[in-house]
Amino acid sequence: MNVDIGNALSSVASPGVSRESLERLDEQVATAHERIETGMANEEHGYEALNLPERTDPDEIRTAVDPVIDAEALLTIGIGGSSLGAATITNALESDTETVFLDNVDPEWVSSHLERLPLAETAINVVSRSGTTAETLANFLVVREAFESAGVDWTERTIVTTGDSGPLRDLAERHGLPSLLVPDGVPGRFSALSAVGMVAAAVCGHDLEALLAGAAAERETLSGSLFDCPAYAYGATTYALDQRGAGINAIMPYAESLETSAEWFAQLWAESLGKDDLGQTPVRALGVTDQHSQLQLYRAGPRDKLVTFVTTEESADRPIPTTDVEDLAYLGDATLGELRTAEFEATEASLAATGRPNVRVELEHIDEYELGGLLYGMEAACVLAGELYGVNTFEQPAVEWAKKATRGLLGGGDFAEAAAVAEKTELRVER
Ligand SMILES: O=P(O)(O)OC[C@H]1O[C@H](O)[C@H](O)[C@@H](O)[C@@H]1O
Repeated sequence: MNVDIGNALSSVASPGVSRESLERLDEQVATAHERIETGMANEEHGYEALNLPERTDPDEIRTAVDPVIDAEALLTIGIGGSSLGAATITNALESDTETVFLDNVDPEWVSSHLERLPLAETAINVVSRSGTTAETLANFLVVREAFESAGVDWTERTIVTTGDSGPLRDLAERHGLPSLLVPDGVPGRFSALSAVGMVAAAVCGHDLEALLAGAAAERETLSGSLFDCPAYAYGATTYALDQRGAGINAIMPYAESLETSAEWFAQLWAESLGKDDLGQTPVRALGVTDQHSQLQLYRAGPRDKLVTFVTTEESADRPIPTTDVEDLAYLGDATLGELRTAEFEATEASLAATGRPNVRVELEHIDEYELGGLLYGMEAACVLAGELYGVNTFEQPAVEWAKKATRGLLGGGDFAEAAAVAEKTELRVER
């Protein structure tokens, strides 16, 4: 990926960063880079994720999915880091295999998929790093039962990706299911380039080697200066903007197929950096659609935001038919792609004209190689930002609290602390 931070510089943006302040920040970037390289070399928790381009074995993943490679549909059951990386990849690329991601535990929605899908031709991809996540295990139990009710042997159609111990690992062993390991030292939101994200890609027939090659090329750019490394340029600039008041980062890909990448990014940014009263709030948007719903705020609301555009060159395009309606003549001879590009450029310029910082992340096109680069680049940017904030990028204790409370509510553990808070804060207004 390439990164253009020109519209974040203080000569054009407020809040903005000056080139001089970025040069000063570059000393911290060099120190952070050394820390990151040490963490990678020592295979430390979290930093190990940046070694995935060399560690992930595409053959192992292809062997595991081989029994279901002809599936018409793939049902991935996982949540957060165990779903969004895979969804980012498969939603961005075309495939004959239909992909469905069961992350939410919405009974109507889950049932609607189970009633609609051809279960005998559907593969199940269960993913949970911990192997204990309530939503994932509950959805899996429901799916299993639906397969059994339809007379389909789910054990013939299921692949499990999880840690080396835990309930999901036990279940995989008990039923002799093909299983893959979530690599040690790789937190879920950094695991897209492992089996966690790539099983779905393999079933859909995507080029795993190209995904890893794109990531490896991004890894090659990591260096001690933000001026030489797109990922660090992004991480350092977003951090510097936050220090100057841009506490919100609206990420806005300009391609329908990249919409999920904004969801993936939101988890990466929120869970990694949101701690110790620090962090930057990610907001998901989609170009051009959200120009017509959020741009007003971005251009004229509080100066507490930056907008991250993710752009790509056109691949397939479609001409806009000419018409004899005079007011529409300007569309004649244009294509949908040209219209989208014009809308993007106009939006970028409209933010710049009112001094609203924005950053452009550019992909050459949407394919495995570029996606691998985007996933790796944003992860490296996030690790760098975490070093600059001085937070522990790789933990998420605040989420664990709610997980325990959920278990407690279902009678699966100690809920006393959460119950006491819920009791104290209850304030109902009834009709
Ligand atoms: O992969 P799992 O262990 O099932 O975890 C799934 C998700 O659970 C939690 O919500 C964590 O905060 C996320 O970081 C994680 O991605």
